[in-house]
Amino acid sequence: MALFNCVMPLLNKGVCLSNFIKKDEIWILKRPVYDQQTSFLQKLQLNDGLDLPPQQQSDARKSSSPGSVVRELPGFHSGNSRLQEKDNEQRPDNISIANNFGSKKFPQTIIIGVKKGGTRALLEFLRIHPDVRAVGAEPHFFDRFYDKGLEWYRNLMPRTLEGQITMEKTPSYFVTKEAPRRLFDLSRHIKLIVVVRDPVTRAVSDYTQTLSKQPGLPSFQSLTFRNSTTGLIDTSWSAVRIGIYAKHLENWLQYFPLSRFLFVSGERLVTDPAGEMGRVQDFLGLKRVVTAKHFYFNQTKGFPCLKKPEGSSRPRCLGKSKGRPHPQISPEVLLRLREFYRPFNMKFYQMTGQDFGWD
Ligand SMILES: Nc1ncnc2c1ncn2[C@@H]1O[C@H](COP(=O)(O)OS(=O)(=O)O)[C@@H](OP(=O)(O)O)[C@H]1O
Repeated sequence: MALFNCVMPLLNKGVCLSNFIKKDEIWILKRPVYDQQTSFLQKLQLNDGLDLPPQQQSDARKSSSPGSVVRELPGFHSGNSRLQEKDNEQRPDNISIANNFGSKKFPQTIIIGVKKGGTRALLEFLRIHPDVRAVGAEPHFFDRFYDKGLEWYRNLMPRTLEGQITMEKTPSYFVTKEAPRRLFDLSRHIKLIVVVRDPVTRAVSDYTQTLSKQPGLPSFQSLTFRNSTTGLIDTSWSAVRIGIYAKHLENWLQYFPLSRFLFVSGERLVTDPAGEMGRVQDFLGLKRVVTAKHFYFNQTKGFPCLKKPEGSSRPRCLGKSKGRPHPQISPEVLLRLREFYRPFNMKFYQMTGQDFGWD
């Protein structure tokens, strides 16, 4: 029903339910309909952040209505969903016409991680750049949908003209064992971007997201420790495991040299978005188009947002699921986790040649 509601306002723009296929009780957008940078539909996330063990994921899918994948507009919002809908309804028709130009190419760069690092903010900031064209939803090709084949994947991509970069983001790639080899098989020249964030805060952020979907979730503390008496950390808990960046990076370095990676500081993306965007644009060989003049700090949101672009009626902040308030966690638990991560962080700094200042 939610899906139906979401699509209805767009029906008069030629968008219909036949653009979706149903797989494992999940509705998936068959192929891009409108311009990837602006389309409402392509901003539907496919299971974004559904961080449950496989069995629970499939349970969650079974118990959810088809429309439940329409979790959020992962792009920006003005704080007024009606405005958002109206804005999309009024999208000029020339956008869909323009989309017929160019061709669909495999991405030349992918934001491969990390979950809750700030990957959405980075992608949305990059999409302001006229030479960047990106898929709004997370394709999850190299982890979940690899058996669909490369043509399926390429078809998800927006059309690009000569000189434009095609990109996507799927943060779970960074921790997927098979992903480096699969990406290498596609292109050994691909540029890989990893947004990293203090693994302790990242774990809390990850937990906060799961809690928002499962209110009965056990406490952060009880999930963190395998044994509360010995203080042994449960590294099988994904919220903990994802933050062992050095281990995951080792897996990637078996296929790609370090020069193929850019590590973006999730913290600096918040405190100095323009500075971090400068590094990203340099890495991608792009002109520095996205600069300080595009950002302002929104006091209410507590994060940088995009100033209202030329010709648009509103400034844009990320949606409600980005920048959630975190629950209070006992300082002892956080300290113990910090101790746990320290050696892995040091190793990661050494491997990347960058000190992220988490200790
Ligand atoms: N500009 C801006 N606005 C809002 N939020 C921002 C921004 N920049 C970075 N962040 C941080 O991004 C965190 C979510 O990370 P991701 O987008 O990688 O999450 S996800 O893996 O795609 O679910 C999100 O984590 P939480 O604060 O825990 O919600 C934010 O801290």
